[in-house]
Amino acid sequence: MRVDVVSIFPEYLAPLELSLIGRARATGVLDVAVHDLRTWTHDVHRTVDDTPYGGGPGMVMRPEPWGEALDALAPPGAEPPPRLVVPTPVGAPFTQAMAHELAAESRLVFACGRYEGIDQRVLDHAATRMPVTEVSLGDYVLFGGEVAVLVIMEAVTRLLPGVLGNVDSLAEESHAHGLLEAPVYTKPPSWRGHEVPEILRSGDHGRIARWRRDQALLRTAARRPDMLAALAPGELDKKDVAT
Ligand SMILES: COC(=O)c1ccnc(N)c1
Repeated sequence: MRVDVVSIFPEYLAPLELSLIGRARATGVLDVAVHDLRTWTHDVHRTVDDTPYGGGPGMVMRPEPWGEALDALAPPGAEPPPRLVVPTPVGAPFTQAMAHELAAESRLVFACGRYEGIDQRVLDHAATRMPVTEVSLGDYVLFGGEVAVLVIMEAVTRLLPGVLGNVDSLAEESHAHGLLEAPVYTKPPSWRGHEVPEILRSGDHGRIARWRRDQALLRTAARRPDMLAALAPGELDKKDVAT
């Protein structure tokens, strides 16, 4: 997967060099390039923003530098076009399902907005020649899209083939099957008066699987009833109903 990130603070994306993502880059699974938006400015002050039409506080990112950046990174006619991903408070909720969708793309271009946002015409024009996904990490506002790119890149990269040593963990983790994951334990069996649930040390893998499923259902019901309600009808079997 080829990923391009455009930002006025490229140094914010330095963590993309670390750990899993760094290894994915080293092994060729992932090719990441970070670009300074100011590369595509032409005035002496390298201006990327201006006052909002209609008045109001703050500044808006000018369309020209973004237009030239996207022309350079996704030349008109280049096939297949990349998916443009714009982290923004007004985007669709970022979910594990969306992480899987993005992980299936061959090219992603991330546009990191700052100030009051990017001139809407940048996204409207981009949408005439590439898929555009505006994505929100949650109901809060950040200084810019950069840290959201780090979150999205971590969620996506770990889904790429060959990145996670143990692919089984992908199958069992929270949100993988529409539920929150069951609690996990390791040695010692007793710690500060807290014991590991006996069943997990029983060696009875059938009962352990049942216990974990029950815990996942109970935890999801308590913390995320919305997820339980969203389960597809076939997701709950009759053994679950007894829970
Ligand atoms: C500037 O970007 C944001 O403030 C942002 C991006 C993604 N998700 C959010 N909740 C906010």
